[in-house]
Amino acid sequence: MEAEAAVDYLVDERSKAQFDIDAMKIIWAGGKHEFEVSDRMARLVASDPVFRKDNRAILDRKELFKNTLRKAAHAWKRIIELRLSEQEASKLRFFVDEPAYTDLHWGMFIPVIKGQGTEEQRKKWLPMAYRMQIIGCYAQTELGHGSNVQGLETTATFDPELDEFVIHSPTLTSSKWWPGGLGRASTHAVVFARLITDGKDHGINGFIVQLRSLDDHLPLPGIIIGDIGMKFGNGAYNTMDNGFLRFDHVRIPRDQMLMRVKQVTREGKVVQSDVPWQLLYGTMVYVRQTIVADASCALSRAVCIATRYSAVRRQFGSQNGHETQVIDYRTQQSRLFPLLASAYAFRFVGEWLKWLYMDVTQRLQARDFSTLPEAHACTAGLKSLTTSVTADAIEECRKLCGGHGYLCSSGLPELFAVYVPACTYEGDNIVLLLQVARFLMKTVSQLGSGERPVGTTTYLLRLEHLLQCPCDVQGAEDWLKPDVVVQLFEARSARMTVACAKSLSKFSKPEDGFMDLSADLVSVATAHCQLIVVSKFVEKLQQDIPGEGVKQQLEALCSIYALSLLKKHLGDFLSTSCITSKQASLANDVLRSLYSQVRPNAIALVDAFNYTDHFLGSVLGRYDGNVYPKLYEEALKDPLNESVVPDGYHEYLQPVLKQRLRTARL
Ligand SMILES: CCCCCCCC/C=C\CCCCCC(=O)SCCNC(=O)CCNC(=O)[C@H](O)C(C)(C)COP(=O)(O)OP(=O)(O)OC[C@H]1O[C@@H](n2cnc3c(N)ncnc32)[C@H](O)[C@@H]1OP(=O)(O)O
Ligand SMILES: Cc1cc2nc3c(=O)[nH]c(=O)nc-3n(C[C@H](O)[C@H](O)[C@H](O)COP(=O)(O)OP(=O)(O)OC[C@H]3O[C@@H](n4cnc5c(N)ncnc54)[C@H](O)[C@@H]3O)c2cc1C
Repeated sequence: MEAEAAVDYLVDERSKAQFDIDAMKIIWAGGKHEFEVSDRMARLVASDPVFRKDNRAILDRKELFKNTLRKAAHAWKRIIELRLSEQEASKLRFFVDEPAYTDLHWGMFIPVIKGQGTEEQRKKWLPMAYRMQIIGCYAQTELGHGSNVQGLETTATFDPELDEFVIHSPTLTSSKWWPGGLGRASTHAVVFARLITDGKDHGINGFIVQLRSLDDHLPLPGIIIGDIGMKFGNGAYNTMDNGFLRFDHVRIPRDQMLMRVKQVTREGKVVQSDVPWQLLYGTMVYVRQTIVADASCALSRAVCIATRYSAVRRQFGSQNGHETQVIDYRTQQSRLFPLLASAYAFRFVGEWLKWLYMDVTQRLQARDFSTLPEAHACTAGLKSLTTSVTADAIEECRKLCGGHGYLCSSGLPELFAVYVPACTYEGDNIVLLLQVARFLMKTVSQLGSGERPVGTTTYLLRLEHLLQCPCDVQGAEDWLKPDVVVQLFEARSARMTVACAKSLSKFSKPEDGFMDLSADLVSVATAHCQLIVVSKFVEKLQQDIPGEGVKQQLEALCSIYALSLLKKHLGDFLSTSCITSKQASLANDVLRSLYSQVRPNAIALVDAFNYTDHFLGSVLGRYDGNVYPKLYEEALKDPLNESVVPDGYHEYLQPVLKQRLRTARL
């Protein structure tokens, strides 16, 4: 193929933008400093050949894993050489874009010691972990139990004679199963086990256990350990060594029990400290919050690919002598633009959730535990909502790219395969929504007793009003008023919550009601979480938004987000009498005009994510839109094209062909 001059096939699209894209980049990044760090780290990774990732789908598991180890070691080398800050290092790992044991080491092992260790334990273990002299993972889930944490079977029995715990796997189902980084890389784990002293079971607690020798990496005596095997997709999450682990009476010193929530004294007495026992689940709250932030990254990435390709791809019709760009089809817009709007919505709700998490952490340090239930409900619910939407959206983006979306070189199959377990890990999404519903039912039941709802449930204070207020939409333009939309989402959530609470009250045993009504409870929780996302988007727009045209674009996206949810869940809004069918029809008209407003800005709105071609890893999403020659080039790189005649021709193809020839002659 001839060498081509650098051409930007999307230059016309970019010239249509009606807003200051640099200002939007800063809004997306969360600030000037965040933008600068992110931009610098993305370029650093993209320019380093060790971080190449275009061959992942064709490497076998062993090569793939070794390559991941190589990249993680190289990333660590660069972090040390360049003296990167914690923020820079974490961005660098993010742009390396390959699931690895380091995610669990930095993302769970260190946080669990920080959150559940005593000061002494933090002083002992964290410096080694920060220097990566030990590598740790989070070993909670077992073969038999994941969601039901209280059902875990691994035991940690205190031996007062030797001042040690004996960690043991009494059954096959008690084998630890799934922890990332456990299979091959980790030297240590925080293991969740049943605390047993003097024959009494005191429930679940975390214990730091060394798994492998620091000299030769061999498993220590009594430890049986390995990788659980290939997972969904080629490449994809198979760079991660999710592992299994069994203990045969492994002894650890007493001071390796994480003792912030519960302590065991030298005599074997269990002392419960004054912090709520739920802090044992605190690391999950932290990680769920990071998963929400991560959802906007995965979603924006898929949307960026689908939007750029939709502007390049032409099929049918005629537009100034060319066929129509598929992005101009109304059906394409109605599938794509709500996802673009969701990417921005999740970005802002992720920012807010980070703030909420920091706030609850500070309060906990000051021994104020009052906001913990809300923090749990928000992190659980938003983790569930954002990951479910993102996983479905990646698949929708693949379909939006037609046949080429199914090629690995589109980047979408791998993105989907890597992303989709987010609906399961860190809490199955349905199980988490049921936690939100439980919190809402409790909040409503306490309204009569004078308990004031806090934070995201404050709207329930206006319950009487919300149960009967009509929707204030007379004409189409009313749908663009943020207060009208927020009140509508509040009314829907309040009405669904109260209806479910009424149905629950008819059961003599609440547990029976929860079982029977669980599908409705999930819908209630979803409505509440969608309200949170809509309100946080609206609140973001009430802040100072610098940059010409930036606020207008975000306002359009906010309306698209809310109105497309309204359209999708129309049954909820109509059945609770929150709106009339006439109002629903007006909302649909407004959506169409919002799509027209966003259309000329679509490419600039995805450029604002500031993704490098390396990070996107997609021929269809290339910045320059030069899709077809690059698709051709990628096809030629496939190992099947290394020889003109395929391996196996002489053994398996030729004999068949020859036989057909003989048959034909007969
Ligand atoms: C650079 C940035 C990158 C970011 C990248 C992010 C992506 C990371 C990539 C890969 C990492 C993958 C990591 C995956 C790791 C894992 O999966 S670790 C394992 C996670 N496991 C789970 O999440 C298990 C889910 N199950 C649970 O959380 C709980 O068991 C349960 C909440 C479902 C039920 O627990 P149970 O003890 O039976 O509780 P209940 O009786 O339902 O509730 C008792 C009360 O406790 C409250 N509560 C429950 N959880 C929490 C919590 N986390 N915090 C605070 N409070 C909690 C609950 O509301 C009840 O309160 P009331 O009694 O007042 O009603
Ligand atoms: C890629 C990946 C990485 C992981 N990494 C780690 C790790 O590092 N460390 C770790 O400890 N674990 C890890 N896990 C495990 C993960 O946290 C669990 O798989 C997850 O919490 C779900 O639990 P489960 O597998 O027991 O699902 P189950 O609870 O068995 O779910 C099966 C089905 O039952 C339904 N269900 C379960 N309970 C209820 C209920 N009460 N009401 C209604 N429906 C219900 C669920 O909705 C689901 O449809 C990882 C998992 C994956 C996939």
